[in-house]
Amino acid sequence: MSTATTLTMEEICRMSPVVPVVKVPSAEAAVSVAKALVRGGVPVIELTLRTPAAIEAIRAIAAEVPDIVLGAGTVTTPEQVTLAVEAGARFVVSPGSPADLQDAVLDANVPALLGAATTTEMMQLANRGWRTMKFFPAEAAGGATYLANVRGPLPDLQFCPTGGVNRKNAADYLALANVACVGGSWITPEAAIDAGDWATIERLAGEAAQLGG
Ligand SMILES: O=C[C@H](O)COP(=O)(O)O
Ligand SMILES: CC(=O)C(=O)O
Repeated sequence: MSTATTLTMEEICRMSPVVPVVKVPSAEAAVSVAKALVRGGVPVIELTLRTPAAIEAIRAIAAEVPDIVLGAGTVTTPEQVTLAVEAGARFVVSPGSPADLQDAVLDANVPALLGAATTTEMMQLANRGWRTMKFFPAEAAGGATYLANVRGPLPDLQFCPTGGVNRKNAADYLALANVACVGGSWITPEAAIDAGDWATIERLAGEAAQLGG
């Protein structure tokens, strides 16, 4: 199976107004979530490495739901970049951007949303070539007002705000010229996943797909 992608990170963000940030207890649940997202009209998933099942879940989605553009989230170490890409992730996401992680992402030549919460972090990423990045934790770090102000001095950067973004405030972010998409966990609630309630996830994905446009 080939996991190669010619998509840039900005192109991936532009595929859906919302990139669902997903935590799964099992590979089986991951496949069902991914299928429900696709049915709802969301063709992207960020599967976080926050559970023991995460790498197996990435392998399973890559094999069984090839239509979804699959990313690995909560990637915090260089080793996890390698593991995620080998398992089938086509992009990686991190809450931050330490130098060793930046090096690993460049070595792997994989699209990435690395985290930045300050203008210095944003400039460090831009200076190494990334124009699209995660703004995390978005609401706690200053929200949409903060990002709107960043655009003055840093007009070439595009962001995926994540952290406290939800169905109520997502449109405020998506209205900004420097927001390519938002990330959030509200489309895939843990309670729905635990209950196997794929219809709810499909419905929430359908609502999210309509945001921003
Ligand atoms: O850790 C935060 C998640 O990545 C997404 O945040 P959220 O649950 O506030 O949407
Ligand atoms: C914050 C986020 O999206 C992540 O854990 O990768």
